[in-house]
Amino acid sequence: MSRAAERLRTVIHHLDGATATIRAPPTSAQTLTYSPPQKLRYSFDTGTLTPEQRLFYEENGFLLIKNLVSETDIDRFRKEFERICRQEVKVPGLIVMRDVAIAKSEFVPDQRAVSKLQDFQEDPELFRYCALPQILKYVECFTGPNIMAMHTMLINKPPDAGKKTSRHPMHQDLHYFPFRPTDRIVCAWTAMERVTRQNGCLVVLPGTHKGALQEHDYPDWEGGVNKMYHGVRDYDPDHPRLHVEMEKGDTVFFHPLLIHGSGMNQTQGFRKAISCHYASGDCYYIDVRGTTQENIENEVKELAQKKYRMNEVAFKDTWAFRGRLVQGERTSL
Ligand SMILES: CCCCCCCCCCCCCCCCCCCC(=O)SCCNC(=O)CCNC(=O)[C@H](O)C(C)(C)COP(=O)(O)OP(=O)(O)OC[C@H]1O[C@@H](n2cnc3c(N)ncnc32)[C@H](O)[C@@H]1OP(=O)(O)O
Ligand SMILES: Nc1ncnc2c1ncn2[C@@H]1O[C@H](COP(=O)(O)OP(=O)(O)OP(=O)(O)O)[C@@H](O)[C@H]1O
Ligand SMILES: O=C(O)CCC(=O)C(=O)O
Ligand SMILES: [Fe+2]
Ligand SMILES: [Mg+2]
Repeated sequence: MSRAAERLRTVIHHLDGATATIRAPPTSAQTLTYSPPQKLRYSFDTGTLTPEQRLFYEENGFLLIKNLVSETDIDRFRKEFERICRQEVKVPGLIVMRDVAIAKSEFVPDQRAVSKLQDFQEDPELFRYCALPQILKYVECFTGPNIMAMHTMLINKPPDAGKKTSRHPMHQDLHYFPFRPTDRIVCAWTAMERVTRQNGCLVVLPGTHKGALQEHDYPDWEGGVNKMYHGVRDYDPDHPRLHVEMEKGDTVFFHPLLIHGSGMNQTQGFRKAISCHYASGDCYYIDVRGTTQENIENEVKELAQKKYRMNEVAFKDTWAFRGRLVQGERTSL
């Protein structure tokens, strides 16, 4: 047995709960001898993740890495965000979203009017985030060596205006993606300041990445819901929930089937995070017609038509158009 396999086996024996699913079920012939651990399906051994970290992701569908992005970098992203809010820079393709609670109120050119920036791939300063070597080192464990940055966001969760519209309903990010395979997609989400239950940190349902893609739609929330904030129709309300509290610079990597959302911001500050969804360059596009993803396909196509006059644009092309290579080769996506 190699040293790596030996270490892994030791860890497996020490992890309660993980044992049953990670190890191959013993056959009568194997019970007396060594039963090798089953291949881990959600990550690769690149020398970056410890066996404990690989098993944690395997079981839970996310992995928190403390202090991964420096203060200096985060402060630079914040400055660039503020410049964009003040309309001092114009970024091609960038979508600026306002919270639905203030969508029809008077416009002020500062961060109070911006709940989310989407698609900042043409802003060199913000896009630096997606290519940070310490982030890519982890991303590679999930995607493999060819890495595409498929979707970029800077989230500026506003103080809730009283209608709970600052919440993000429980969802699976895969709902938005017409590419596969699922396990070669990962999100990196970095806290730009301390995030807590109070200001609306991420909330995850650990282990739900092992399930299937669920049907998503707008939740019927009284106070309204933001555009494209679809939620999982019925998830098990008794499933254990975890509020992922983080410090500035901490980064969570999570699987696109992991059910997650974020709570109301009950503070007066704007809670900031920056994120990127990565996929292997070897992923391929799928046709989502006739699947539960058809509703989001139609919304995105409508937006592309309205905003960019892209008539008859295919859903997959809205992705091919925005994706950027950050490591290795663009083989397929
Ligand atoms: C090359 C092709 C480009 C295709 C772009 C596709 C982008 C979206 C893809 C999303 C994929 C995300 C994948 C990541 C995976 C996890 C994602 C989790 C969920 C998300 O975060 S989804 C992303 C959040 N949603 C969006 O950003 C929606 C996209 N944005 C918009 O549609 C517009 O920005 C918006 C919100 C409609 C505002 O449009 P805009 O024209 O700038 O605003 P107006 O002030 O003119 O208002 C128009 C109209 O819309 C109402 N409005 C404004 N803001 C909102 C809001 N937040 N929610 C609901 N409605 C809103 C406003 O009141 C106006 O209404 P009228 O009745 O007066 O017409
Ligand atoms: N009434 C609700 N129906 C459906 N989803 C909800 C509801 N309230 C909260 N959520 C979702 O649950 C997640 C966690 O939200 P939040 O942190 O506000 O939960 P909470 O249990 O109400 O916590 P707190 O008591 O701290 O507000 C978010 O994704 C949010 O959108
Ligand atoms: O609230 C957040 O910061 C994250 C929301 C989210 O899950 C997403 O945009 O996909
Ligand atoms: Fe999400
Ligand atoms: Mg709440």
